This record gives sequence, C-alpha cells and structure tokens, in this order.
Amino acid sequence: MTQHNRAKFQPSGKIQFGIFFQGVNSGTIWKTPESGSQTDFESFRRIAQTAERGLFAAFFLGEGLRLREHLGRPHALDVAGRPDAQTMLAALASVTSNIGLVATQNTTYNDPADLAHRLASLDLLSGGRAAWNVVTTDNAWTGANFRRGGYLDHADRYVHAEAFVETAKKIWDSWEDGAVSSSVSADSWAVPGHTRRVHHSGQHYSVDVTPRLPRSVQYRPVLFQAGDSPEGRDFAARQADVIFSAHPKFDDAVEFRAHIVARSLAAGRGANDVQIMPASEFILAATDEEAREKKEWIRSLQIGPQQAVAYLEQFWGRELSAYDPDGPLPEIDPVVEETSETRGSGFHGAKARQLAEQWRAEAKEKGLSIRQFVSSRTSRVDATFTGSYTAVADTLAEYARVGAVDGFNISPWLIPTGLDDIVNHLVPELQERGVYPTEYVGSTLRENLGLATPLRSGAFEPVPAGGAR
Ligand SMILES: Cc1cc2nc3c(=O)[nH]c(=O)nc-3n(C[C@H](O)[C@H](O)[C@H](O)COP(=O)(O)O)c2cc1C
Repeated sequence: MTQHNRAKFQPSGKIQFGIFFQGVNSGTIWKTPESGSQTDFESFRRIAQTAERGLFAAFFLGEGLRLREHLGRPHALDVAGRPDAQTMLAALASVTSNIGLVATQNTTYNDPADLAHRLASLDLLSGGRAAWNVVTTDNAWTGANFRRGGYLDHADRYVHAEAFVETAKKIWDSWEDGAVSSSVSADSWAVPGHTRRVHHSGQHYSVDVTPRLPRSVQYRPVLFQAGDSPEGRDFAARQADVIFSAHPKFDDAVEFRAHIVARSLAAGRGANDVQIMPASEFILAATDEEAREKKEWIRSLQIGPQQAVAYLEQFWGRELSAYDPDGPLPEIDPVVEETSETRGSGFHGAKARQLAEQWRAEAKEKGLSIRQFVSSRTSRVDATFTGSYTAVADTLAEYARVGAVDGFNISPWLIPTGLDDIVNHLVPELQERGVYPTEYVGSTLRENLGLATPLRSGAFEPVPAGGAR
C-alpha cells in the first residue's frame, strides 16, 4: 500500500462477527427451560460450533478473577464465576477448526514471561488462532488475591500495560523462522544465532528469559484491547490489532472510528491498521413487531426484581430489599461517599449522593420504576439491535458501507442456543447483501481478520546454540 493510502481510512465494505460468551452479568438469561449452564463445557462447545457454522471470526472470553461481591455476598447478577479462559479455549481448539480464540487477560496482575508463554502455547495448539484481549482491569478487589496485592493507579496501569505488551511481543518474536534444526542428525536442537534472549528491567517487573516456544503460523497471537479512556485509546492505537469497543451506536461508532484513525496515524501506523468490534446484542424475529415483543420478554428476564434492587444497592451502599422493585427509586440517601460499582463502569468512584439525586429525578421524569430504570441503565441499551432479520441486515450493511466498525462482538442473551437465529437468518441476509464473509479465507485468525503479518520487534541479544540432540 502506498503512503497516501495508509494515511486515509478506507472502509472494507464488510463486517465480521465475534461471539462474546459473557457468563456473568445481567445480559444472559439463566432461568428459562432452554437456559444451559454457564460453566459446563457443553455450553461453550455448542456456542463455538454454531459460531463457526456462521463463519464468525472469533470466540471471545472475558476475565473476572474474583466473583463479584455485594454487601459481603456474591453479586446477585452473577450466577457463578467464569472458567479460566485459556483452559476453556484450549479445549475449544480441539472441537473447532477455523474460529479465532480470544482470551481476555489483564496486565495488572499477570506477568509477561508467563502469560506470553501460555498464549504462545494456545496459538501453537490451535494452529494460529489465538488472540489476547489486553485489559488493565478496573477490578480493584481482585488484587487481594495476588502476591503483589494492591491496585495500580489508572495512569500507571497503561504504563505497565505498554511495557508488558512490548515484552510479550519480544518474547513471541524471539525465535527466527527455522530456529529449530529440521534434521535429526544436527548437532543441536537450535540453529546458532536463531533464538534471542529477552531482558526487561522495569518499575513493575523484570524479565530475563530465553523464550521456550517457536512462533506459530500466524507469528504471534492477535492483540485485542478493551479500555475506553484517552490513555486506553492511545494504547490501543499503538499496540492493538482490534479494539473491543463500547461504541456500537451508529453516530458514536463513526466518531470513535475517527478518534482511532487519528490516533493510529499519530502513532505512525496506517489508518486501517486498527480494527474495531463493539460489544452488541441482537434481538431478532421474522417481523419488527415480533422482535419488539421478544425484547420486552428478554428484558423482563434479564433484570429480575432482586437483581434490580441489588444493582441500586451498589450505588447506595446499603440494603434496599424493603423497596418495591416496581415502585419508585429509594428516597433515602446513599450511606457511602463514592459509588463502588463492581466493574467496568464510568460510575466507579462517582459521588454517590449526587448520582442518586440525578437518577431519582430522571426516573421520576420518565415515570420509571426501579426495575424499569435499572433495565434502562445497562450498557445493552445502546448495544442492542432489535428488528426483523432483513431490517437489521440493512442496518448492518450501512455500518459496513461507511466503515463505522469492522464487526460486532455479540453477547447472546441465551446460552447455548442464542446464536442460532443469527447464524440461520441474519448471516444469510448479510451474505446476500455482500457485506459478510462466505467462507473462512485462511486457517489463522490473522488471515481471517485480514490483518497484516506483524513486523518482528527490535533486535536483542542472540542466544548461543544449545541443547545437544
Ligand atoms: C468492552 C469492554 C470489555 C471489557 N472486558 C473486561 C474484562 O473482561 N475483564 C476485565 O477485567 N476488564 C474488562 N474491561 C475493563 C478494562 O480492563 C479497563 O479496566 C476499564 O475499561 C478501565 O480502563 P479505561 O479507563 O481505559 O476504560 C473491559 C472494558 C471494555 C470497554
């Protein structure tokens, strides 16, 4: 591509899908007869294979290193925790053959030499289908279970993340092609000068390692990133292949794209080098009317009465079980200064009393009960595409035409059958419109996402030949 092309964003005209198997949170319905388990392998297998039938680019797992707690009890919106992502993805690698396998792992509590090795293992095992969703994590309470304890300040988290990712890349890049002797009669297992040692000595960790694995067929795991602050966006523009964004609404998505393109160019990368896949939910039916009815039903099951009250309790810092979920928001004030919502929200650390006043006013003005209000607050509100298969396909085709996003990371509201109507009905509509893949173009995730081969990161100390055969 010429320099000129690299400086100008060009829509690919296509979208891809990923599946975000959430497991926890208020988006999945666990109490209908069709609901499966959020921990049995069978649920993961069923979803991954359905996604693969629908030519999804990626199967995506989040990370929560501690069960969320609320007033000393497991959080009411969680049923159980999540199985470890890399263990689960390794198992899924053996029952799938094309779909990418994305593990969310944080840079705050992990260590680079260890995590890079585990991800390289998944990449080799899956034939070049692994990806790492890099997060810094806002789960402060997680730190109690780690040796270094504590919690990094927001600004430090991205400094740490950058050094972490740079080191991981060096580890993945440390074996030249052909580093392993191909002949059994060779003197040593490693061709002299073809592997390199990685040193890093920094504020947060030190690494001195001769990496243990050769590169995979896609060279190194694809890098996703999730984190939306200006620092998070800058970090993504420098390091990520794909952003798992929180901006699925059309205008917002277009604006977010412009921010990322500008940041990528400022970081010396091309305008198309960072792909964007926002979180999303799809509620589909044969007609718009049916889809709207289905949505009412889904929402009523996603946020039950107890969950609605528990949600507010996080912000009020006190028991609110005496309040009627179908009545108005509590008039009583929060007992905490700052909110402590357990994860991922811009409300974390907001002034509690101010927020409560604001919410009471909003609920009153719109005539919303506790339950209706809580339902209206969740991130799914902006992320939901509701309508007939054809109407939603038309909408997504417009996203593809202008390049608002490169794809959507879909959270099904039902496990394990929640992707069926997307794969059976929406995907064919999109294919008819020419905006969705009709086959997997390659065997690796990098190929299927259309990502360029990564350049090898900087030169470092070669390791002498070793290990007599
Ligand atoms: C779409 C999205 C998904 C995320 N998924 C996770 C996750 O699975 N586990 C986690 O610890 N943090 C997750 N995070 C939170 C990030 O780790 C990060 O801590 C948080 O967004 C705060 O960083 P920021 O200020 O740059 O946004 C996610 C964030 C976003 C935007």
